[in-house]
Amino acid sequence: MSEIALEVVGLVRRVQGVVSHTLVNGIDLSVQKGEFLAITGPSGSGKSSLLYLIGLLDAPTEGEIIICGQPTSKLSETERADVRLTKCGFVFQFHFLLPEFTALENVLLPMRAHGRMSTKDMHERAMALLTSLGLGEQVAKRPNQLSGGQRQRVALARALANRPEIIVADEPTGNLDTASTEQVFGILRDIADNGQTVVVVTHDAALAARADRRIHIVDGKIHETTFGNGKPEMTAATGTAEYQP
Ligand SMILES: Nc1ncnc2c1ncn2[C@@H]1O[C@H](COP(=O)(O)OP(=O)(O)OP(=O)(O)O)[C@@H](O)[C@H]1O
Repeated sequence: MSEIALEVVGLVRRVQGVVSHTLVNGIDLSVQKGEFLAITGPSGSGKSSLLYLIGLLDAPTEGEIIICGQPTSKLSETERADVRLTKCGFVFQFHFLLPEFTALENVLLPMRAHGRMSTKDMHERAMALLTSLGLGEQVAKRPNQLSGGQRQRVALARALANRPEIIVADEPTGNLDTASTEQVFGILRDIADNGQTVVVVTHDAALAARADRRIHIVDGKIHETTFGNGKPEMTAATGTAEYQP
């Protein structure tokens, strides 16, 4: 039986300014362990807002986010931070590596923050991750000595450091050339194939089509869901159920 890694129930995120703005407007979603989910949609449709809620970087106005069976809406900020650190790995369009640290030190950071491994084990894991991502020769380099694709692979290694259940990636290939995009997307695919769940926001329809499932967001709602075989399940605009997996 498939295991659910992430469940989102009745998710709403509203912000109050001069006028109230609804960024996420009633999303229900269930993502399986090892599933690769792509989130697409026009600019401003609420993709990043949804991703930040899923990664507990932001809190919903209404609804619940259940990560590996654990409801998160009633957790304290400290408890949320702990779930973020141990269950979620983040990759953003910009790598956010610390410039004064080497690749190795950047990957060690989340493990040090978690504080559950010996120094030797942390070093071995960081080295193994960087080597598996083709960066075995670059471990002592600082971010400004690496190419864009290499930096993003270090960011991926850092995201994987604490063996998170869910990798949350916001336009991870947005700044990369075609070859590096292919490489990073291939790594994300491998991560999912190895049983971790990947949720990625992308503008790139061709990349999204390679995910197991794509949800297309319009005005903060799921407008359409497409599975890996390219067939849409349901179009919210027409309400027609066309395909059941
Ligand atoms: N804190 C906020 N206060 C007010 N408006 C916000 C806030 N955060 C986001 N928005 C607005 O909400 C809408 C959704 O933003 P979001 O970043 O989620 O969209 P997106 O689909 O990821 O867009 P893009 O593809 O351009 O990154 C946008 O119009 C954005 O300007």
